[in-house]
Amino acid sequence: MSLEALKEQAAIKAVSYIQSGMRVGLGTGSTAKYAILELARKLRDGELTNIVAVATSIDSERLARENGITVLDLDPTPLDIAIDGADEISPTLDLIKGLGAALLREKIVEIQAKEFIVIADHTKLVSHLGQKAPVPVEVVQFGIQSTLQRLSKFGEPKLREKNGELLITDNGNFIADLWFNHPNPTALERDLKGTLGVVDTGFFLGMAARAIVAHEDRVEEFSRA
Ligand SMILES: O=C[C@H](O)[C@H](O)[C@H](O)COP(=O)(O)O
Repeated sequence: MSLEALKEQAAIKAVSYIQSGMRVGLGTGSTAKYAILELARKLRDGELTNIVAVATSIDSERLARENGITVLDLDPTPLDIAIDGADEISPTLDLIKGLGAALLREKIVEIQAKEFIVIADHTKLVSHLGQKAPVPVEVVQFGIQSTLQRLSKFGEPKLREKNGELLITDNGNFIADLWFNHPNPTALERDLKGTLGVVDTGFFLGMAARAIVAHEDRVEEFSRA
C-alpha cells in the first residue's frame, strides 16, 4: 500500500472521533489534508452537522473553506478535538512537528484542544526525537545571523529555503532546522525557548493524547499513558 493510502487510513480513523456540534482544530500537511477532506465528506453526506473549525495554516484554511467547512478565527473557547500529522512520534507520544512550517499556529491551536490526536503512517515512529528529523525552530527575521549563532550552541541550525528563497512562515518569520544531539527534549525545548530571537519550536511535548498510526497490515492506536 502507498504511503498516501496509509496517511488517509489514519486520517479517516481520527475523523471518526469527531461528533456533531464539535469545535475542531484542523492540522496542516499531507496527512492532515486527508482529515480535512474526510471531515468535509461527512458534512456533505450529512453524517456530521454543526461543526466549526479553526485552521493551523493559511493552506489548511483555504482547503477547508473550498470544501465547505466553516472556519472561524481562534478565540479562547476550548476546541473539542484537534487532528494533525507529525514528523516524528516518540513512544511516549512526544512529537516533532513543523517540517511543513506551520508549527507556531499548530501549537497555538492544538494546545487549546481537549483532545489532540496525531495521525501518521508508520515511517514517523521513532525511538527518540531527533532520530530522523531536525527540530524546526521559528525565528524572527531581524538579526537572523545573531540568532543562528546563539542556536549553534545547541546543534547545527540551517535556514530553510523554498524554491531557492528563504522560506517565510504564515507569521512572517524564518524557520531554522536544528539538527541536534541532545538526550532530553524537555531541557532542549526550555533552552531554545529562552534563546533571543526564537519564537517557538517544533517540539510538541506532552500535547498529543492519542496517536493513530497506519501500518501496511493494520491501523494502530495508542493513548498517552
Ligand atoms: O508544519 C507542518 C506540520 O507540523 C505537519 O503536520 C508535519 O510536518 C507532518 O506533515 P506530513 O503529514 O506532510 O508529513
